[in-house]
Amino acid sequence: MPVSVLLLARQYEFFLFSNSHLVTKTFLIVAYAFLISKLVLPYFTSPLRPLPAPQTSHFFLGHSQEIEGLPPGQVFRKWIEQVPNQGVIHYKGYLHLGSAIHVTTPEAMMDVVSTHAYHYEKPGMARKLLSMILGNGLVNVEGDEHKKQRKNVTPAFSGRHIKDLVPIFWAKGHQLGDVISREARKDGSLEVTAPISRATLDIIGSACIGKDFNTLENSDNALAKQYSSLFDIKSIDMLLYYLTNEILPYWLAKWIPLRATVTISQAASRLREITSDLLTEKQQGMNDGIRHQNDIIAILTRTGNFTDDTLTDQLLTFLAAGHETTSSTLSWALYILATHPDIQIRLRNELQPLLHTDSVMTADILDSSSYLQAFLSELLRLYPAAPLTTRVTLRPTTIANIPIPTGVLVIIPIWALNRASSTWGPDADLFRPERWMEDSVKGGAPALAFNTFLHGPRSCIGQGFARYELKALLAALLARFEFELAQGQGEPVPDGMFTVKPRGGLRVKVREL
Ligand code: HEM
Repeated sequence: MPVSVLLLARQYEFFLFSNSHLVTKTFLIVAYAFLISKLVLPYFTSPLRPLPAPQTSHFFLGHSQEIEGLPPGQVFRKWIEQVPNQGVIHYKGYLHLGSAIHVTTPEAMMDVVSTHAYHYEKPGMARKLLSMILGNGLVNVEGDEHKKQRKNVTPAFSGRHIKDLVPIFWAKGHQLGDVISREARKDGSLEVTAPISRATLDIIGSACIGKDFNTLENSDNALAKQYSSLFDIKSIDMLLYYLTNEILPYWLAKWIPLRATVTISQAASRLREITSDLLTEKQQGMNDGIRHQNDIIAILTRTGNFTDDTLTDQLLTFLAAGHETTSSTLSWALYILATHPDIQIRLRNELQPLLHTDSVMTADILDSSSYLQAFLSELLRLYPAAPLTTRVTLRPTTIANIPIPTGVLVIIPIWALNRASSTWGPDADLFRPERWMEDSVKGGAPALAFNTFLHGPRSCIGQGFARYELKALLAALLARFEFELAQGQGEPVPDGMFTVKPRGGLRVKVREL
């Protein structure tokens, strides 16, 4: 294939310098230079060429053609298992524009996210997109600014504060139960991802700013609408958005009326307006009672380390990062419960005595069920809400002792690493909570094989929050309903660009106990 392309290039050269007008000629020269510099040269000169790569590369499409049609992560897993490698594999994207490496072992991943974490940053494209939606909150800052923000935000996510939030999670679990009961048809069937998403948005509102948006009862809420327009962007529209922004400069790309560009810019500006109004409202009501409020923004305000603008950035960040992630995980939980009646029964049996001992739910009660803990870990392992993340090298570095130059895109395939049979054994794909109760796991051996919240200084700050929230919601729902799949609901296809949910929703059938 490369030979035929070179021949084509020769013919093009000949055409260029023989018979065309000046303007056409200039245009053709620019296009030619682009073709050579972006497509042909990288093919022969990329420093990544010596690294092992899957054999099925296409000259123009690279390895991207293998990814299409497969659920996120699966192709990385195939390559990890089939391509002999020492910790990294070279992945070639469309037209070489997306050329990257992906890590293949927990140790290689740790070099990227922990040992040399600050040799990397999030890729420019992802940061541009995130800064439109989230501003410059914790998710989207780099280097010293990240270190400073992380230090200032961490106390608000301490175990003590998060445990205080459990009654909020529990009460919302009950309200979600009421909505499920009301929305279920006569045969007990209903689509659950939408009410779940509204419940987790309400929770993040109460926990972050002390305000229950009550979108569970009022789905017309402006905030809920903006988030669902963002999270419902189709993968193909997002891909077009990425490609356009990768090829063209930002000032030009933003004028191209792609569906994703329009949705993102409208939702982003509306979200900032709503969030800054929320903050103003909070500050007006805060002066008297602030010392007694235990929501995250109240705690951050008390530190005196944040201005109004930086608080708005953090609020935007927590609302987005802490809402769709837990909602997608709970949706997969209901799929697992509906398809594993034995697990569902065991979980309910174990929870029932705990739930009746006290009308007030506490973190200690939730912690006392080891099977719930194991169920949740297995759920998070097999259904990570973010199936992969990316970095770009800021300087020459090493991954698994392999030298990697500056400017290389590094993919961390969370989903694939979580399912590695080299760590989890031949039943790695099986949903088996018991594995978390076995001595080898309790001893912490495969800690690095569980990457759902990542590791290192950029690991998820909301991990404890998410775990208690999910435990409380699961306990509330299991105490009230029996779940099975609704008629016609097949195996869900994972889909989504930001977080991964069942494509087209999930229909379950509930029976009230
Ligand atoms: C099941 C639920 C969740 C999952 C699977 C999850 C996953 C992740 C992952 C993989 C990252 C690292 C992303 C990267 O650096 O590329 C991350 C970062 C982050 N998450 Fe979560 N998350 C969850 C829930 C939450 C919640 C509930 C909150 C807040 C209330 C939250 C707030 C954040 C923040 C602020 C960061 C950025 C941390 C930093 O860069 O220092 N997340 N999350």
